[in-house]
Amino acid sequence: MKSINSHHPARLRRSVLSVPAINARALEKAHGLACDAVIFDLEDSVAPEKKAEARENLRRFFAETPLSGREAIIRVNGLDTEFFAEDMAAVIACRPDAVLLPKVDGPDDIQHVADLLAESDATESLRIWAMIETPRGVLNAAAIAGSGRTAGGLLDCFVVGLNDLRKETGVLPEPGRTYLVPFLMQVILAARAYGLDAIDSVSNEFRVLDAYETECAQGRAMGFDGKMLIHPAQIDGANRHFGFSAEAKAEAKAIVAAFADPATAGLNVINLDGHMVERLHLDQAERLLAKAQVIQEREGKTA
Ligand SMILES: CC(C)(COP(=O)(O)OP(=O)(O)OC[C@H]1O[C@@H](n2cnc3c(N)ncnc32)[C@H](O)[C@@H]1OP(=O)(O)O)[C@@H](O)C(=O)NCCC(=O)NCCSC(=O)C[C@H](O)C(=O)O
Ligand SMILES: [Mg+2]
Repeated sequence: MKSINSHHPARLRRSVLSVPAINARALEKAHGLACDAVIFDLEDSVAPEKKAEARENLRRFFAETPLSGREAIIRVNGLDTEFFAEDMAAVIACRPDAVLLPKVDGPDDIQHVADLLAESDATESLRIWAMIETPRGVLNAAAIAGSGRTAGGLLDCFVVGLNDLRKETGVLPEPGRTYLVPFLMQVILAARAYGLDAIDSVSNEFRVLDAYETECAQGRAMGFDGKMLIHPAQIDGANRHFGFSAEAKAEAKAIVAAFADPATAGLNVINLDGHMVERLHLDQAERLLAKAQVIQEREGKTA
């Protein structure tokens, strides 16, 4: 089984922006934004009578002006909706990096989509992301995460959807997300147990960003890899909070240097300036520096 450290360690998912597939202006803007990944949404942001037009927009976008250097994900409508079959046909035609399934309730949903992808020969590069945003999804998070192994290893990432989860549970939207934290931690634990990434929920605030920044910091402290976003104004905060400070990078470099010193050969635990450091910290430091390197390369390119 993949361990947390062997799971594509340098893939960046700090800022995962949702772009409504019906919004031509937003689709065009996606090219110039500094987010790490884009979710092209066919679900909640597209009215039922506009679904066909939105799919057509995506077919054109992916054929003519595909996103470069960032992950592209298409969010389809739910498996039990009248839109799902045509959405999947569009996904298979567009060949994004991943398909995002909303409202995943259990492992069968993942298996069903893995089978569809296998039938269409789209499994070579196309991965599955799952939104955990229903009470059953949270309760079954470990089984869903584990199902990635039987579904050809295609399951790659969880994204939490707190708007739906609040709606279904009755938990109120309050600062600190007090009563939602147990659900969130369950999702992260399940993801980590099976080597998946985990993306924190959208925050609906995009004008006054104080509360949003606090939520980013909380999500990072909980262990999320990044945050799903709804507006370009949220990108900078996510990139900062889910990136690495100069201090964190310096500390990681010091750990790598300490274990590279011949004097530590054969040692599993050392004293680094009064802190106990073990080889597991070396793994963490190497992972951090690999991601930091990808960030530097990306920022160098966009600067
Ligand atoms: C929330 C919005 C409807 C706000 O739109 P608007 O009023 O147009 O915002 P601004 O005028 O401030 O926009 C400024 C410029 O930025 C562009 N823009 C805005 N949003 C996006 C975007 N998401 N991607 C790309 N570009 C964007 C505007 O076009 C303006 O450009 P310019 O013309 O050059 O000035 C809107 O932001 C929006 O629709 N956001 C996305 C909504 C969405 O995707 N919803 C689905 C995801 S949420 C979710 O999944 C919840 C989850 O399921 C759960 O259960 O929790
Ligand atoms: Mg939702």
